[in-house]
Amino acid sequence: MAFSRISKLDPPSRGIYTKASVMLCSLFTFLFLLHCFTDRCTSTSPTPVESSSARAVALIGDLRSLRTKRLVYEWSHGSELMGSGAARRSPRIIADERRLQELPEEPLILPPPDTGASRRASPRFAGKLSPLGEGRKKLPQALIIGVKKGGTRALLEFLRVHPDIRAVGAEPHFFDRNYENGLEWYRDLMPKTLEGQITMEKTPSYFVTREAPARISAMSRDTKLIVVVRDPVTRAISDYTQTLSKKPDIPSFESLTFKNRTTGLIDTSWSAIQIGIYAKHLDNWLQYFPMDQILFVSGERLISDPAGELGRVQDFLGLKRIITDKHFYFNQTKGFPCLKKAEGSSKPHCLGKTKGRTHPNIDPEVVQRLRDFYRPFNMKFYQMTGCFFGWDD
Ligand SMILES: Nc1ncnc2c1ncn2[C@@H]1O[C@H](COP(=O)(O)OS(=O)(=O)O)[C@@H](OP(=O)(O)O)[C@H]1O
Repeated sequence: MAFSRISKLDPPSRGIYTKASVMLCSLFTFLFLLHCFTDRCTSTSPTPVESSSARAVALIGDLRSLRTKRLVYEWSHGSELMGSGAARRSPRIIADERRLQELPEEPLILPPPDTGASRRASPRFAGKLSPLGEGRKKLPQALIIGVKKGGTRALLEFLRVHPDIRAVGAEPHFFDRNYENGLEWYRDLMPKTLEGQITMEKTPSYFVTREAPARISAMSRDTKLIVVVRDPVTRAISDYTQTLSKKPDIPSFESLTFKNRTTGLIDTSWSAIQIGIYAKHLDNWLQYFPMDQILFVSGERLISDPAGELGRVQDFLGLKRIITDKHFYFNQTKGFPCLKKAEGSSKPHCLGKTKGRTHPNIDPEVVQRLRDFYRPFNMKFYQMTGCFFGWDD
């Protein structure tokens, strides 16, 4: 009965039904997208970034713009964005950069002693190593692959609090600089672990190393990958600040940014700029790893809500959420979250002086030019990851 009544409706009434169903569909699609963004990319605790999800949907729509397509095309087809400008840069600056990259940013942090607390936390194998040093060295099952100056040290130090994670303190640089040494050399660098514990290391340069995805996949296709990403403009300034701290006579950030300041052409061969084109580097990883094997951690949220980001990382690694907000306090002097108790110690612990440096003031016009430069790549990155990082306000 009801059926036949509907079928007999006159055309305008049918139009109303069609419009209503289209509107409902749009609403559901929007809610679905909103759910995807919040579920995949944020922790359960609300953050300011979550509230921007709706804007993300609109921003991602911008990808359709021709300008974006052109820029993204240029990177994927290896045009001027891919380093041809290196030839224009002074060999001295390039050599200096290389040498500086060789210098360790932090001293080697040795695996800490065992603690009773960690043994209690993991019922089967009693957490970390026993005083007898049982266990065996394994190749890492999870890697923090980047990005340089993203907050990778903070993430590793926080993760080490977990009784089921054991990590090398120093950066092994195996998949970029030391690959010829072989997997046994690499394994030997690792701390001993007990069954069920995860071995980890962090080397931020992996993310931008062309050969790294294939090499890591050859070690194990199941390796879990974590990338801490940060606003590429701030990241570039942080990168420059680090270089400046080691070599105070380098040219200004502003002059290194441009190939030609008058035309405003950005020097994408400068590593400080190049590293921030996340979408381009990610593309390389996706040739070898599925997206669900890569976790993107927001460098900004790692500071504003460390426990929330650590919650996501523990879930991703299949670990119990042991690291919570109880582990952190905000140190006013340092201006960053710190651990109430570092791993293997009962004392509060902040990262060292090389983390959280004061950045030099950069000409706001140059900052704006860089924002404009990165915008399309950021959009592409949000689209690829399904995560909105809110760098483009
Ligand atoms: N809790 C905490 N304490 C101190 N610093 C923190 C913290 N969380 C994130 N950060 C940010 O980490 C930035 C350094 O990033 P990385 O550790 O990845 O640098 S490196 O690539 O290993 O050199 C560093 O960058 P700068 O501020 O530019 O020095 C910090 O902003």
